[in-house]
Formats: sequence, structure tokens, C-alpha cells
Amino acid sequence: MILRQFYVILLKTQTNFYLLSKVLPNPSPRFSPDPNRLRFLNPKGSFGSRLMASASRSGDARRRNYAPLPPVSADKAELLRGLEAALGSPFSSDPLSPPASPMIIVISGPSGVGKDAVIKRLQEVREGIHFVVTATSRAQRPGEIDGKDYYFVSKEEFLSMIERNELLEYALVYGEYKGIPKQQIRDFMAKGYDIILRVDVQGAATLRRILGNSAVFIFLVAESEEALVRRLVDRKTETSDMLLVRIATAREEVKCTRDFDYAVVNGEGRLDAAVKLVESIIDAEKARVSQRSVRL
Ligand SMILES: Nc1ncnc2c1ncn2[C@@H]1O[C@H](COP(=O)(O)OP(=O)(O)OP(=O)(O)O)[C@@H](O)[C@H]1O
Repeated sequence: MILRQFYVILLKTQTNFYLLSKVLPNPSPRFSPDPNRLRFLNPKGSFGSRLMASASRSGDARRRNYAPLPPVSADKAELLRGLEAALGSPFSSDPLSPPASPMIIVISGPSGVGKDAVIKRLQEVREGIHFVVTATSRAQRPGEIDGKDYYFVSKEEFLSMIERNELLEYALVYGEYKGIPKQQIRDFMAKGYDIILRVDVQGAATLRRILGNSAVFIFLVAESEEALVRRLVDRKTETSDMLLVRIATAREEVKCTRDFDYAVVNGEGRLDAAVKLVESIIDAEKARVSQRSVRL
């Protein structure tokens, strides 16, 4: 048993020295283990065996005089200096993760699902995001603030914004115009902010055509149609006729879920859970190796 443990330690030591001898420019000439034996030690084709394979292809040409490394029990600074010397360059303090670039997050969903509520809460709990204030020709609702919730403009003003090509996207929704001012996005992205766009489902489809995969598309849904209707009725901002149109439209809109990157349930009384999920999506997107690059 003791002999076996000794043998395993010896083999591991040989493996480490073998790896170092192949990777480092100044390997020890004292160890030159049989590569076939080492392949047997690491049979699963892990990164380790791949490293060995590539090192064994290129290592021999890089052999130089051997300078012994300080032992691991040595003073830490001395050990680090020794490792740096052996590697031939100092350790870099540059971040190893790819730089996270500002991104555009499109939040959409049927009327009354809670887009405004989710975005409002997200702005309270997360820094570095900018909610693009949409221009609209619809009337201001009680409690809404001009320039914060929407830019409330007349129909004539809206049409001249279209004329001047100032909008990334616009639509006529329930007889009223809504549109996204382009310059606001450029300005805030230049300052490093992530951009939140709030659009209805048709708007999201248009934005997908314009932005492609350069933006992240999130579809907000209620837990059920019944819950969505209850929420719309409770809001008390629509007439019965308007409610009917919105609910019929919502039935069609949920069929578009698959056109989005993510679906987030905004369940009754579970606003914070929905916001947390949106935050997780943003965090995950920031950790992507290949970042989405925005084209405006
Ligand atoms: N998780 C939730 N639980 C309960 N009520 C909610 C939740 N989320 C939003 N609400 C309420 O539902 C109503 C509709 O929400 P909100 O106005 O944010 O929807 P919306 O998707 O922005 O609607 P619209 O597109 O018509 O402007 C509001 O009264 C809001 O306070």
C-alpha cells in the first residue's frame, strides 16, 4: 500500500515536471518521462493532455539552461519572482475576462403585463442603466411625468421627428404614435450605460430587424392570460372597448415569444423576482465571451 502511494506520488511528480519541461523555456534536463506513459496517466483527453500534446510538439525547440525554481515553502515574493523568471515575463494584472461593453436591452410584452413596473423597479435597484424615454403622442396618464415616463408630444411634433429621421423606431399604437429617439441611445452608450428600450411587441419585431442580435430581447409575460386580464382591469386606465382590443391583441402577441432571447414571468405580486431575473440576464450577457456589438 505504502509502495503504491509512493509510486503514485512519483508518477504525479513526473507528470508535473513533464508539463513544466514542455511549457517553460528552461526545463529540467533531469526528467524526460516517456510521453506514452503520461498519456496513460491522463486518459480522458482533458485540457491537461491537450496541453501535453501541444507542448510535446513545440517544447524541444525551446530548451534553455535550467535555473532551479524556489521551493513552494520559499518566501512568496521570491517564489513569484522565480516563476516570472522561469516564464520569461512578469505576471500581468490585466483582467482575464473580456471587457463588458454597453448593451441594449429591449423589454417588451403585452399591454398591462408590467413593462413599466419592471423597468421602474430595475432603475431603482441597478446602476449604470439608462431607460430611453420614448416619445409618444398619447395623452399623459395621472401620475406620469413628462420627460421621465415619456416625452409627451403632439401628433404634429411627432410627425416632424419622423421627418428629421430622429427615431430609431416608431409605430402607431391604438391610434397614438410611439417612437425611440436615436441620439439619446448614442449619448448614454458613449458614457458606458446599458440602454433599456421599452416597446410593444410589434415594436420589438421592428427593432429585431434593425438591431438583429446586437441587442438582447426580453419578453415579459404574466403567469396566465387570466392574471394579465385582471391586472389590466385593476389598472383602471382603459375603457371596456379598449380592454377588449388589448386582450385580443395580447392573445396574438404571446405567440411571438420565440422571437425573443428570453421570456420572463412577471407573476402576480412577484415583481421583484421578475426584476431579479432581468438583472441575471444582463449579468450573464456581460459575461459572454463574444459580446454583442451594437450597430445603430
Ligand atoms: N408583478 C406584478 N404584480 C401585480 N401587479 C403588477 C405587477 N407588475 C405590474 N403590475 C401592475 O399591473 C398594471 C400594469 O402594469 P404596467 O403599466 O407596468 O404594464 P405595461 O406593460 O407597461 O402596460 P402598457 O403597455 O399598457 O403601458 C399596473 O397597475 C402595475 O402596477
